[in-house]
Amino acid sequence: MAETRENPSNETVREYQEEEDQSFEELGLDSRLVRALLKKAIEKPTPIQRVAIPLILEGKDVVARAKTGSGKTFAYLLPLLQKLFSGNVDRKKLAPNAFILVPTRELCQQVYTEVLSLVELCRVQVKVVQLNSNMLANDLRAALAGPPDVLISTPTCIAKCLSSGILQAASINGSLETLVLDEADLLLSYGYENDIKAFTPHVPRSCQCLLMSATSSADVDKLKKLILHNPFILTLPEVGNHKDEVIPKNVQQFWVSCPASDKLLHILAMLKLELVQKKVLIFTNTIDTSFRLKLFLEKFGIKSAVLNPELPQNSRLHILEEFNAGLFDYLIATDVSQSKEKDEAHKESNVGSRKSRKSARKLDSEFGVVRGIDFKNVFTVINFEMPQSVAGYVHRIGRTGRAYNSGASISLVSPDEMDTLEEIRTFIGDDENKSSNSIAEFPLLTKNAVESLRYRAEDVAKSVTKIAIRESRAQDLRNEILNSEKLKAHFDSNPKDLDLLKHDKVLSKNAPPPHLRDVPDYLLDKTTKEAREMIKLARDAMGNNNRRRGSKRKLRKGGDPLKAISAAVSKRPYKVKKTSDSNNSSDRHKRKKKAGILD
Ligand SMILES: Nc1ncnc2c1ncn2[C@@H]1O[C@H](COP(=O)(O)OP(=O)(O)OP(=O)(O)O)[C@@H](O)[C@H]1O
Repeated sequence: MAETRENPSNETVREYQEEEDQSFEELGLDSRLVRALLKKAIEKPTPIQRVAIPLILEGKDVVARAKTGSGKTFAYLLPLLQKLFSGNVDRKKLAPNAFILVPTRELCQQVYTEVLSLVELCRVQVKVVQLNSNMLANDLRAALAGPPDVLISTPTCIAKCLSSGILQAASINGSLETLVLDEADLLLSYGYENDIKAFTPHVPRSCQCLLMSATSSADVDKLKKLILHNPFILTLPEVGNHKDEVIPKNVQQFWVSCPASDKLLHILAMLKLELVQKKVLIFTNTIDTSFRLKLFLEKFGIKSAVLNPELPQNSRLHILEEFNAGLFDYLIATDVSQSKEKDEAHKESNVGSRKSRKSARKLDSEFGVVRGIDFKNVFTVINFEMPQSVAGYVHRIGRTGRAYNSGASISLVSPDEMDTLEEIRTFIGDDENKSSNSIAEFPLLTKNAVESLRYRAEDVAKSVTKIAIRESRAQDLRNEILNSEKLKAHFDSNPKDLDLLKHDKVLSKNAPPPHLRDVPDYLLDKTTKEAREMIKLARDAMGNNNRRRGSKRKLRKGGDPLKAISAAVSKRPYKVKKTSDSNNSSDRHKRKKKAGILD
């Protein structure tokens, strides 16, 4: 049962339980929506959906805080659509009935696709549009003509429409019935504060406001105060003295200790010796590191695609689609959300100068691959470099273990990243007495396995020079700009075709030599062979498909070899090894420079 109480600010807080059985019908959901969900193989609501949907249907303002991958999108979309289906909406309106504000273009596209698919499956007339800041005034005007029922956009684009008169403040005031702020913890940190402030005075008091977030922060509180009226706060109950468990239980978290200069070697060993399960999403903190990694892996015959904010939007969306469709197994994503590159992008977008428009390396300030993106069937997330904040970690890890799937994360931690690891451990409540939510040492990678590849890895790493990185980054950008144009033309007539262009092309000038492509058997020790076999078994058990519901039924804890190992490992007391090295900042700096991996 959900428990309701008041907090010191007189807000109604509703705590909900993880395990409860209730159907979508019992939540009061329209039968057309229930049928549409069934067609998508979604049978039963997730905990956040169970508690949020009835409240939203009642018209309450809601702040929903729930783990990554817990189904927050349907938690607000389903009741929002039901409201529109009901026929009680004002058809003479001058602006959309519902606004969904999201922090990134990738999310705009994702939410847009999700709404369209529901509307199509329900066979109802609901007009949905998405806007982005690159659209010309005429296109924006055309998109808003009608007007549509649902508008999905980043806040910047709404502010732009308001300031240029494409959207009238009075029309919003007379029409807006539902406002959703998705990934609310990010909206302010993406620099949208002024855009949101320009828009909120026009939100009518009668408008129902919904705020969705995976992590809580001062920014979420700020938004809550700015926009919501006496909201229901939905949250998981606190577990003992611990904070809410923010990481889904079905994600096994691991770490590997290694010097920064050995990270390439370690990731090579994990991927080449097949010690991790595919698909694999690898996070780096800078675009150059992503290309260094791609080039390095390429030399060993491991093909990967790179996703970063300097690529054109069409290419980025296509890369995501291809990866989701399973066209390639390794995606290296640059998470610039807290890096210098992100700040640069914001400066450029805010200044909007001619210089920035001309800049060959313009980064998109509305890019975001970490938050909210629903990567399909990613089993393993690797932090090649640690994120710079706990929230960054939570969101990265949340790209696996979505809904009822299982997954694993592996963080490569250098001595100067140990503080971050410790901070994360404290936050997630990792201690010796808890078996869930702990970060264990990755048990499948032995020292022998790593050392067997050292000679080759170091040799190849030397060949991935700064010049080679610069050239391939430029080459990739050129390819993708070309792709982007072809993509646009092609998708206008074939919106569903995914096979046109491949994004995991080899960038090195020379093909990888055979002796690097294949790992000879004599190099593998017994433990590594066993570990590799175990991963293969796990993959076969899941039909390499990590199916949404099937995985839960077929793969009970004992049946998943990786889980079995990690269960054994997590019972061991975990200690963060703090080397004297890791405390010495000048050493740290030297190491970083020497490795050339970290900025
Ligand atoms: N009731 C359900 N049963 C099974 N799968 C579901 C259900 N609801 C949503 N899903 C699926 O779960 C996945 C994650 O959902 P969603 O993207 O809404 O998560 P989220 O909570 O918004 O995550 P994040 O915080 O990372 O944005 C999606 O693929 C979605 O289709």
